[in-house]
Amino acid sequence: MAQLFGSNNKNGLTRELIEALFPMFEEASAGAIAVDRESRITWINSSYSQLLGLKDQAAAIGRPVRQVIPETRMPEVVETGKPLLLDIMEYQQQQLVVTRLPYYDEAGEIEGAVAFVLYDDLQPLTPLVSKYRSLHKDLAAARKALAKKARSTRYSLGDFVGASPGALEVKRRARLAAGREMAVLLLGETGTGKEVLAQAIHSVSRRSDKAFVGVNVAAIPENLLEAEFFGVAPGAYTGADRKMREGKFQLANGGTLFLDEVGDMPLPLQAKLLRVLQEGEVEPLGSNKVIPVDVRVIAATSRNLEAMIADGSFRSDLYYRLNVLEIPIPPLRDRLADLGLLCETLLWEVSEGLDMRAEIADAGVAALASYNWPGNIRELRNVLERALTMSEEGGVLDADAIFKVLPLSSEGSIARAAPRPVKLLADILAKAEAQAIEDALVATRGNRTKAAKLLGISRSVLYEKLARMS
Ligand SMILES: Nc1ncnc2c1ncn2[C@@H]1O[C@H](COP(=O)(O)OP(=O)(O)OP(=O)(O)O)[C@@H](O)[C@H]1O
Repeated sequence: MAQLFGSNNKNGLTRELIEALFPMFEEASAGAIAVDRESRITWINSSYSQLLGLKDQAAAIGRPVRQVIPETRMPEVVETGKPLLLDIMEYQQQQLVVTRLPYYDEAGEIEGAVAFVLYDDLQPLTPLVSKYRSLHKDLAAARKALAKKARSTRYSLGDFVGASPGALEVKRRARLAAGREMAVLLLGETGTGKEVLAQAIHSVSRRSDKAFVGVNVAAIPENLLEAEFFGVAPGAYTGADRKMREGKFQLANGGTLFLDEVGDMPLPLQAKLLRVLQEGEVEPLGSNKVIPVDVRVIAATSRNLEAMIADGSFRSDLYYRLNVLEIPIPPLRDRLADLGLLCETLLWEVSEGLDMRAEIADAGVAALASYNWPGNIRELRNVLERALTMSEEGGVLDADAIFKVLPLSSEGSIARAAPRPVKLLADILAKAEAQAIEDALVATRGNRTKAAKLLGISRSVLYEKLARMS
């Protein structure tokens, strides 16, 4: 034991010690094997070679252990120097309990590893093994579900809130896009809901049970874009993974690929993207094989692609390929009629997170309408969140609460200096109606039939209105 913890050997078992203990371990085990620093087999006993079904025990010597036992973790022990005690190894439908230990030379360098099969008959360990198996199965199922969820959508069409003519037109086109397989181009400023809409289109399309993969072209360094899109073949360059790294196209196979900020794509990649869309196959980096892919592309941009085509920074052929159906999403300042609805939804979401109840008064909505929202709905959400956090116990957000948190930048505000007093909509409408009726009666010298005609209403409706006004 002195040697095990002696000053020359702080790291663990020496070769000498292993050799001394080996006969004991070997006898107690159902098989034993040793490998060198390169994970090549240096020794294997006959019980292990029988267990493995090796025809020629001697031929195994000198071979990489993975070639003989593909499931082995001995190379890992040699690499890390960490023993693996009581590990369950599945080998050709049998479960073996294996202990693997590294051993060291006198200088403390790893020289190799030894492994002992402690049980080949797991009968006595049945409860443990079945628990291991069921946990393993649960883990695999959870991983699969998680991966699927990560590639599934959060939004459906109902999440694109709005009832203004602009919002309704967006939804009409989105439904049209969902029912067909065409490429869609979403145009809109930042925060207008391009990603919400892309996910919504996917979730109503026939691809909804397949992956939705989003990629923001502007967020990826230019030199990594190609690998990110098309994948990397095993060992394509120094440092590349030994396994194939799938690109976004392969990940989205069968489903939808959302290309956000497509206007930021460099020209050489535009050419490659066009080829993939035309041919339906990708060629991973460093590979000479093509992989067929079936992907529906939804692209989005906040840039003016037509101007980019004119100045040569965007390919027109790619533009036409991506823009089979165009969905322009109006900025929030052009659909202020949706503010009330949006506030209701966003406040509900935000107040849930803050664990408080909140509403907004009409005057609060009118205050929001005085701003021109360069960050659109994302910014609206932030403003509401700030207003709620600043208000003492949530409650009803009034104009004051909103003005306290609205950004003061001049580009953002529309006539913020003197907000007009807010009146009840019903009062404003009643007044306008009375004025119109009065004007019509003056114009027709009191002839009610002609006045009704001028106003575009029936005589009986005019009589009803006059009765209410008197
Ligand atoms: N019509 C909408 N109804 C409800 N919430 C919306 C709507 N549009 C956007 N949002 C919300 O606004 C935020 C921004 O939306 P999204 O990320 O889809 O915008 P975007 O146009 O893709 O922005 P960017 O171009 O900056 O990526 C999200 O929190 C989203 O939930």
